[in-house]
Amino acid sequence: MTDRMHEFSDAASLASALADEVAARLAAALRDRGTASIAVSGGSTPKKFFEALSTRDIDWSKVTVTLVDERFVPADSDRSNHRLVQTHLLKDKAANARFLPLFYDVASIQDAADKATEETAGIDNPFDVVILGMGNDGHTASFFPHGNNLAQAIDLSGPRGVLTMRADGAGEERLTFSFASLSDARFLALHIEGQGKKDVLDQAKAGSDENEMPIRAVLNRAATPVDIYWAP
Ligand SMILES: O=C1O[C@H](COP(=O)(O)O)[C@@H](O)[C@H](O)[C@H]1O
Repeated sequence: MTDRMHEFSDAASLASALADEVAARLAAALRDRGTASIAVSGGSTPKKFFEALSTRDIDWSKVTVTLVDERFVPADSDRSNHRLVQTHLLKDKAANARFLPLFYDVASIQDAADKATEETAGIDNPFDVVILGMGNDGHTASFFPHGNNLAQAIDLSGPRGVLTMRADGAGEERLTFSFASLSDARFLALHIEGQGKKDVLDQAKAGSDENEMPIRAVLNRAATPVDIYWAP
């Protein structure tokens, strides 16, 4: 699978260019189908991109925003991806977007995954836009190296929906969309920053063991060629 590399001189230029591209994709979806969908990642990288995207002038009231993955923590936790999106994306022009979380305060993480699957099932397939991140360990979404549900999560013949994940490197237990849900997005981007992440990407491209570096599943098997956005 070929990927396309987009390199920028700094994080602000990347954020602006990625926000322009995503806004154009969402606007095209609104024009063609009347609604649009985007699944975004959490972590520390996307803040500037979220801030830029929140200012783009599209009809956000018809856009559904959800998360690629989430920690099993409530929305008021510092570790919550929901909180990150609420603070940095769902404001300004994007304040009216419909947000569907993955975390639910229910009896077990499996119940939360089932509820998230049910609540997001109404989003048209495929997603219009999916923005992935990548950790220094080669995880993406919550496809963690040697995660307890990794095989199921990255099985492209598996169902769309949300799974649970537990892994040594993950901290909290996780909720994650399956690869089958993300792989065929109309626009599939990987947003990474810093020389360290570029080195991790090069390492991923040089090998094939997906248990060791699950990002390889995206680079090698995603139905949509991945657009990689990188800045130092
Ligand atoms: O745990 C997570 O980490 C990755 C990468 O995060 P970053 O802090 O290195 O940018 C992120 O893509 C994922 O959504 C998040 O849950």
